Amino acid sequence: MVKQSIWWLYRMGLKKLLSKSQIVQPISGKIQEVEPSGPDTEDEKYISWLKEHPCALASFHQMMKPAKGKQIVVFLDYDGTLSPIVNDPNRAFMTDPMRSALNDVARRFPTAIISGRSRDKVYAFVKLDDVYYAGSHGMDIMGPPLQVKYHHDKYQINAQDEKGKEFTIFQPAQEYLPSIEKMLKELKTRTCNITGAFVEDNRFCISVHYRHVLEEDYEALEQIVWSVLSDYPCFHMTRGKKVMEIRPSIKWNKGDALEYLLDTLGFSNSSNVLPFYLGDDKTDEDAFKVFIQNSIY
Ligand SMILES: O=P(O)(O)OC[C@H]1O[C@H](O[C@H]2O[C@H](CO)[C@@H](O)[C@H](O)[C@H]2O)[C@H](O)[C@@H](O)[C@@H]1O
Repeated sequence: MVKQSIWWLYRMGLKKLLSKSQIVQPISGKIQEVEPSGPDTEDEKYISWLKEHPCALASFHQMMKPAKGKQIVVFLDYDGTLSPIVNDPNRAFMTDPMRSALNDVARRFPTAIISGRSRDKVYAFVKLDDVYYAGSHGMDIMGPPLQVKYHHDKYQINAQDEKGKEFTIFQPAQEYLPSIEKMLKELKTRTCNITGAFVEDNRFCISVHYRHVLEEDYEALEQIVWSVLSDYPCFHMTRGKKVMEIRPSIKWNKGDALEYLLDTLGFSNSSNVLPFYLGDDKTDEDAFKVFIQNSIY
């Protein structure tokens, strides 16, 4: 059952990753996401992609061997991993079977979702209480309750939810909030004439979506983003799927969030722990680097 749930998460995640097209609903006009290509081209692309990225499912049992006798800890990205990539970021819902598989996994292993979105938004999509949530690319973590203060204690508070469940909130980019709010207003105002542009408030970071922006308008949009950024030297831009992500320039990313969670869950430096991380985007590579640095495969 346990293996089945993990297998299912893998299957769903990989299916999304390997899906021939990230486009879910057709949109009219020549927009950023449209890559005109017939089924043959798509099949060829898929086959050559598979050669370089062999399917983990094909070796699932072999992959699970190192897990024997170890504490599995599961880390997941949200968009493109637990939910399909869709045209409207506000409608990236999780399917019920995915929620149920995630629930099974979370009841058996410590499980955390590390997303670029705001923590509240991810919780609103997932709605599971047995999961730890890290939003804003790991800059807003709701982790296990900590008796002893963690070394970054100035960013940490202990809290309780309405059901009395205790947890610890860790927010290492707190002092950037006033600038983020200003930047958000500026970006919304300055991009409102670019059809299809969507500025999303992810609390400690901002996403500027261009999935629906006409190709000829993209450059203007990017220039606005650079121009706003030039007034805020303590911020930088990273890129995801048809999105520019504006983030405070602190040394904290999904990889740091993963280490923080492993640490606060009491699993750091333990050879008896096997963390899993499933993610589909560029920012997930920060978490994969932690695995490489610590020789966890
Ligand atoms: O770290 P993640 O959980 O993967 O978040 C990364 C970005 O995900 C969302 O945008 C992406 O998914 C949207 C819905 O499928 C899609 O419309 C968009 O084009 C994708 O970039 C989210 O809306 C962003 O704020 C996150 O930065």
